[in-house]
Amino acid sequence: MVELRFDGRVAVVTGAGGGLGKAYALLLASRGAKVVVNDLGGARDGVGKSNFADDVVKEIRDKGGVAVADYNSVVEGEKIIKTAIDNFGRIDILINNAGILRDKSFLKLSEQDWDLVHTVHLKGAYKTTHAAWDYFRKQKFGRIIMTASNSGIFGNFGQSNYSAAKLGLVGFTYALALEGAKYNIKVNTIVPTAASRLTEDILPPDMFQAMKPELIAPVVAYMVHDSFEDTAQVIDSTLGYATKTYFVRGVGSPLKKKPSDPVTIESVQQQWSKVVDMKDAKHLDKMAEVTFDLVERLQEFEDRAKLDGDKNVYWKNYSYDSKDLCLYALGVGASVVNPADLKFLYESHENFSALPTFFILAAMCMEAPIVGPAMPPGKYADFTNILHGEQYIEYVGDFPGTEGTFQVRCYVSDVLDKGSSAVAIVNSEIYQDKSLLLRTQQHIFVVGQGGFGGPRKSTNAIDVVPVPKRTPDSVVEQRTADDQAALYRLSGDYNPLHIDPNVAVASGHSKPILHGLSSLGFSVRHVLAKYGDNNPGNVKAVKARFAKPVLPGHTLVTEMWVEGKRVHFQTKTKENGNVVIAGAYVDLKNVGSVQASNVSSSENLKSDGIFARIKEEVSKNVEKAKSVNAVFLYNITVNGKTVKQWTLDLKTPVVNEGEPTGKADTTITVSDSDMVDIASGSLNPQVAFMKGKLKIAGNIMMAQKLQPLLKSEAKL
Ligand SMILES: CCCCCCC[C@@H](O)CC(=O)SCCNC(=O)CCNC(=O)[C@H](O)C(C)(C)COP(=O)(O)OP(=O)(O)OC[C@H]1O[C@@H](n2cnc3c(N)ncnc32)[C@H](O)[C@@H]1OP(=O)(O)O
Repeated sequence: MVELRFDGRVAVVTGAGGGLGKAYALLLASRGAKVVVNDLGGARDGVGKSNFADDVVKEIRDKGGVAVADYNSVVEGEKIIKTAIDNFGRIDILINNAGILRDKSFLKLSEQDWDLVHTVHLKGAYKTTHAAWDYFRKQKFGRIIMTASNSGIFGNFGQSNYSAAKLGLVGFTYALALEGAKYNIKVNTIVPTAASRLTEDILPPDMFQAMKPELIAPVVAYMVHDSFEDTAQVIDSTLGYATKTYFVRGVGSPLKKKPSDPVTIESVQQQWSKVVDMKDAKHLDKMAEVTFDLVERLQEFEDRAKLDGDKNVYWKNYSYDSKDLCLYALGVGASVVNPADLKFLYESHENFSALPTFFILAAMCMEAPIVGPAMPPGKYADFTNILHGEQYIEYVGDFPGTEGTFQVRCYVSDVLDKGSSAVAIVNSEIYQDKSLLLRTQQHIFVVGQGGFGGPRKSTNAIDVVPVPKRTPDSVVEQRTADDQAALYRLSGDYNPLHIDPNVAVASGHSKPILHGLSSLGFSVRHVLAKYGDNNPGNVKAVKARFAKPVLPGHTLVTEMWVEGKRVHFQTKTKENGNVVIAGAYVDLKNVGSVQASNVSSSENLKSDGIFARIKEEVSKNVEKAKSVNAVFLYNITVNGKTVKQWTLDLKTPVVNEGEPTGKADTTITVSDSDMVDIASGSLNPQVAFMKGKLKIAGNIMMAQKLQPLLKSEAKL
């Protein structure tokens, strides 16, 4: 590593007779800088005089460095700079470090205490800096350090004078950094916490020992080096640790509901929680950015008011990233066991993508009090009486990317009176940079809150569509995990109904129930894999009704019917035969290459192209032989080359995939032409079996155990 040196540079360090200033002076001198060691020699309160500076100069010279002492007060800063010019002919680095304390509780603080502290810290820094400024401008080089304090940034009891002066230096830094920018003058602030004359009887002794100024000096030295490009940085450092500190600004809020409303004390009170909400706070670099930000927000306020009219609308921002997508995918049953799911679980996958139902999360607006206030007089809605009744999502714009921020608009369009219960229709629109990407609609079923004489139907409602009466074209089963709800809730729906046994029982359930949206996520994954080429961008719309609760651990059976580009589906729970998702559909842009067939699939969905379909078939056939207690290995060969290996455990029976080992109980041979036939949809795997295009051969053990089972189907 190249040693950072200061040869040819002249540095002034104020208050360098001891503590931090001394450490700075010694370090800079040891790296080649000529140093003016300034110190008035006063005690902590500024009273008295001693020759600390001489001792430091001696120490520097003894080590072969170059330094002169200076005893002027920073209030006469020009004299200190003159010492540098007279002795070394230039000034390059100015470290404003000198300071005093006059700590008193505010009641006892005299005007003199106030003035003295301000004079030394603020005016002193002004005086030295002002005297050096013109040299810096002319030579187009200058490095300035101000010394602030956490007392200024956070306030400190008994230090009102000091806190005020120290924060003043931060503002001074920011302004000078702007003025010095085009002259290569970098102005930065150190916020040190160190053992020094100022802190020696304030800090506990062991801490005092550990807080060596020598641990901060390298930070300051780096910040005044030629190579240091940053400016307007406020760096907090102690105990060999450093961090940047800065102001952030909240999103804030207009102080009224509508642009035409007046601003009143009461309207301020109403908006106050938004005024002080720092959730999406950010740092702004320039005053101009603050103005720009404000103008943008006011414009947005006007635009939204036009869009919203009289509706009681809730707006929010929603941000997500790859971790959110992976967590959600797990919550709706995606698994690495299924290769087709990997693109939803692995952020470095070449086709990494959100599942289509993920974006419903953006529209949930669970934090907003919107359903409750929309209820008719005397009726209420809260987590104790609501159920997710129906869900719709429609993709209007391009399918969103794997991270982003949306602006979400939510409102209740209707509250329907269903007799004993009510249904609130919640519409959401999701925008990105002012373009509408998605629309959603939720029906929130409010148990026991009907009978208020309201309408039973609404033209705003997007209805479910009964599934066709014929046998389903495809069926996919998948067991939900016992922890499915515990996992899904981490995507943002913390309704205790899904985790807390007491809440579940109080709501009339035997135990916590699965989120409706988790079950929906499972089924839409099944549809997408089966008919949508597993491509989320292929989905135009999804609609579903949650007809009965699902318990975590239950097996979801998704039955599908293809009609044009609409895949109707309903979902049952295998354990009790209940239809849990009813009248549902996925509208696709294109129906995938695998056409409708009467194929039922294995317990785990393995729809990775043609291999998955064949695998499902094998699994299905062998499922009939559960009594056969054996594990089979299949080599899958295409044109003589073993491309995959499956393990089939008849007890499960689940087909697992692995790297070919060469050994196998049987070999399934698929020719290239079969693959083309099958993939293009002219043959489905079952037909392929029947026609004998798919040949099963292998060792005797396999043949004996498997052939009787396969014969009836495959007519080998
Ligand atoms: C803003 C932020 C909000 C956040 C909300 C989401 C938070 C989540 O944490 C909540 C959840 O995920 S809850 C879990 C998922 N949902 C469920 O499990 C509900 C399952 N459904 C049921 O139990 C019944 O359908 C049940 C109980 C809902 C209705 O059954 P019944 O009372 O027997 O109704 P029924 O007699 O069949 O019909 C009466 C009228 O209601 C309509 N209806 C029925 N089911 C509906 C449903 N699921 N959604 C909407 N409307 C429904 C019927 O059509 C009928 O009306 P009409 O006579 O006009 O046709």
